[in-house]
Amino acid sequence: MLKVSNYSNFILKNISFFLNENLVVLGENGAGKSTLAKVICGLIESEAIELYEKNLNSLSQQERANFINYIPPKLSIFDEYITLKEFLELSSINSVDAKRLKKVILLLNLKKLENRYCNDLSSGEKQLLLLASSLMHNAKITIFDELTANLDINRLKEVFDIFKSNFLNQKIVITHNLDLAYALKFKILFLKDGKIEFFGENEEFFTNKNLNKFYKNSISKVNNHLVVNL
Ligand SMILES: Nc1ncnc2c1ncn2[C@@H]1O[C@H](COP(=O)(O)OP(=O)(O)OP(=O)(O)O)[C@@H](O)[C@H]1O
Repeated sequence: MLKVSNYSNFILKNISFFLNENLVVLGENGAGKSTLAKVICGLIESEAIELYEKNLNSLSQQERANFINYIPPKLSIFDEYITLKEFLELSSINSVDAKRLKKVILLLNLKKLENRYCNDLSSGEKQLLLLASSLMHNAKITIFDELTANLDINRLKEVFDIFKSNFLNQKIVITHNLDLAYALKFKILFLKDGKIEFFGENEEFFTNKNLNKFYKNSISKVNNHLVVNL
């Protein structure tokens, strides 16, 4: 459960919403999506965020980690010799759940990579590692910031299936991939120039009227499929 109350800074303007379910955040480059994510998870300090009816600022580090996890677009590694498996072990908040670790590695087909140095992974493999680490962390709310940008189509389907499953509790997915946003059927928040232009149900957002409003004539819906007009 997330509540944002009347938050503004030099990028975001009067942001307020309440969320008890999954969400997709859309908007053009520079609209303020990552900034919003950083405010929600406390990387940018504010008084505006309530998680499960508690102000974010009143939470201890441990409580924060239990409540919210932000997965950035790119993996940052501080130890060049850390392996994928070691990284996942360090992603647990509490002691490592060996059963869950095994399950996560199997689920994401990471077995053959488990002893590889994280630094040597491809960009898509690094994104899968970020997803796996979020599954190990298992916060009540997980924010994914452009997780799928470098994934091939089979991997994208695997990530989609995990987003749709109950493996994680509440998910906030920031993406430019409208096919993914449409297929997920999560609620939509659309940002423009730091303001919320739309907050509502998926079916309501993905109508030709709204697609025309938010994306001009660059995308339309035909027979329940999105078609990009290049
Ligand atoms: N630390 C910063 N200092 C100054 N400006 C910043 C900072 N971080 C972000 N901005 C600016 O704020 C605006 C919003 O950035 P943000 O990263 O939130 O956008 P976004 O919607 O996530 O964009 P994208 O889809 O391109 O990732 C941009 O114009 C960006 O240049």
